[in-house]
Amino acid sequence: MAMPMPMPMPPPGPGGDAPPAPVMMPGMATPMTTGMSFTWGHRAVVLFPRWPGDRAGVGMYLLCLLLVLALAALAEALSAASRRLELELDLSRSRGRRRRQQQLLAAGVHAARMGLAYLVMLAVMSFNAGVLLAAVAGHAAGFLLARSGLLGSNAAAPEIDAAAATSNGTPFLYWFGPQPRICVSDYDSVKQTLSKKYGYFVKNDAHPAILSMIGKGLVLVEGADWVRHRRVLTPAFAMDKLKVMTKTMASCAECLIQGWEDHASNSKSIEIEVEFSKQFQDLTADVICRTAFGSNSEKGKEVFHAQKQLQAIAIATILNLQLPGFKYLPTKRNRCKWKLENKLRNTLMQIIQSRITSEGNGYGDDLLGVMLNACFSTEQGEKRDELILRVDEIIDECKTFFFAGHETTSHLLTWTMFLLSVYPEWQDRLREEVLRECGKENPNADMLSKLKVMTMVLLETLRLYPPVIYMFRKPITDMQLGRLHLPRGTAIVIPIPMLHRDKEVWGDDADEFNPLRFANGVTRAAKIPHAHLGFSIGPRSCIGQNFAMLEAKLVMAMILQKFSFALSPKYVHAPADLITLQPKFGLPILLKALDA
Ligand code: HEM
Repeated sequence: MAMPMPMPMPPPGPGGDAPPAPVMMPGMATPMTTGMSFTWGHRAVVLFPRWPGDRAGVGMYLLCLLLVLALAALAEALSAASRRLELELDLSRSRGRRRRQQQLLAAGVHAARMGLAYLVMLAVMSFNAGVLLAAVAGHAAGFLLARSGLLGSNAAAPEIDAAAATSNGTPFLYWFGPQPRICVSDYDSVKQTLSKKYGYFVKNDAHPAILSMIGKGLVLVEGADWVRHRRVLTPAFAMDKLKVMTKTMASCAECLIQGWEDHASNSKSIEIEVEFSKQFQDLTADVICRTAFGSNSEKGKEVFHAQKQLQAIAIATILNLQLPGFKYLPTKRNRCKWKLENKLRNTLMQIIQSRITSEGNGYGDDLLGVMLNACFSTEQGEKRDELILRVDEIIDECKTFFFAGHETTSHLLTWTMFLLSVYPEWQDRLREEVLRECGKENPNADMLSKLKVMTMVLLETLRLYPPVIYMFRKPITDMQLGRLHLPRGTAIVIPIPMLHRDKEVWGDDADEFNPLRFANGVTRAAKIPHAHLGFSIGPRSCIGQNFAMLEAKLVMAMILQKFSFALSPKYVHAPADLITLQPKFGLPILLKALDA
């Protein structure tokens, strides 16, 4: 492309001055004026030789202005895209070829953006006032559409970071795209929101990507619906039911451990390297498949795979610009999402149907059975005329339990392995306790209830690395929260990891791993009784916390019975917010069989 040649054609000045004399700049073929002042009128040369020129008329000049406007708007859009790619790159766990592709794409978009910015600058150097105004308008329009969040953009990353957060618990406001959010990091406000005045605070509207993944189940329903759902589901987590589930959990863990033992015995080295983050996700998914869907666990695995892929889409799109109507376009990603949503729904429907038709003495003892029993039979065992939960509600609950049931527990296990690798003295202490209480046999629920040091270690892990990072709420009416006056609907964010490291509440060693702080129980570990928020507090606290603790204790006990372990030199410490708190590059661990 030819270099743009500024060719100002100024009218004579007010005093009737002659136009400034053109001079030749070194290396330039055409003259340039020394007086760099803007002129009005359609006779200009912009970017291309003799275009629009002084003979083409107003029509061509307007086309030229439109082009400049579009270039400037596109430069802004690319700037937003470039920021997003940078962010995705930062969050991405990919390595090798895939990472290089992402880096190349980010560099390409950045180069295109810079190219456009230079073109706009060169166009403005025509010193035509109309061109300048078109460029400014283009930048403004591009910013408004792509970067300001006018269209529901979430392009801006949440600006929650340690620097922004004040350690003294002062609330602060930040913008998540177009939405203002108040981050409250003092325990009084948290208690008001989650417990004392919980009825006035409801959950924030879930992002569509999250909704399609976990459904509108117990985590997201509100009001009378929430009471109805919670009443139906609570019996599934009674201690007697959980005790029965311990056997199923142990047999899932046995399969995994057997795999490591085989690997170790086939290996020439006394240590084997295992990536635990992925292995724990598979294990906890297997556990929830078998405990929630029992006999239909094979179909359950299909549900798990569809949900994992929907989660990957959610992670990739959660910060994306949400253009109105875009979700209805048959783009590759949208088509893939629709297919997965259908697959998820149809598979769950098949599981439910087969359970209903194969009814013998009730619908079974697993989670699905409990839901179906509550829905179809009265307390006297007779059939109900009207269902307590509709079939689409049962489907949504299945999605919720699949996700909530494995994703969080797997990260609790991962971070526990990490901390016990970093603190081998605690690993030894825990192994001693496990061998004392359970010997070498698979632990049962009664043995697990005696593992006090294990409970302390798990609670301390949940404090330092809570899998659920934020809780979101909004008031249903104008509310006073401490010194804050909150208009109805204001989004409130409760940052769990920040609160868990508050030195005023947890003491000067708040940043350190010290399980002993839980020696007298969870309510006496800090200066206030409700300081541990790992499972939340109040009526909407985690319904699956006993299930999760039982599973985590069992799996850790079974690993400690057989192996000692240490961090692999390949481990990179990068806890990342990938909807839950996860090690960005996984957890490679060196395992050594105890009897090797
Ligand atoms: C270490 C494991 C787990 C952690 C850290 C955890 C954490 C949490 C937290 C913080 C909440 C409150 C969320 C909010 O108010 O916004 C919650 C709610 C919930 N959790 Fe868990 N959870 C875990 C395991 C489980 C398991 C195993 C299940 C099911 C099998 C489960 C099912 C649920 C459900 C259904 C809710 C919503 C309760 C309601 O609103 O009534 N969670 N969980």
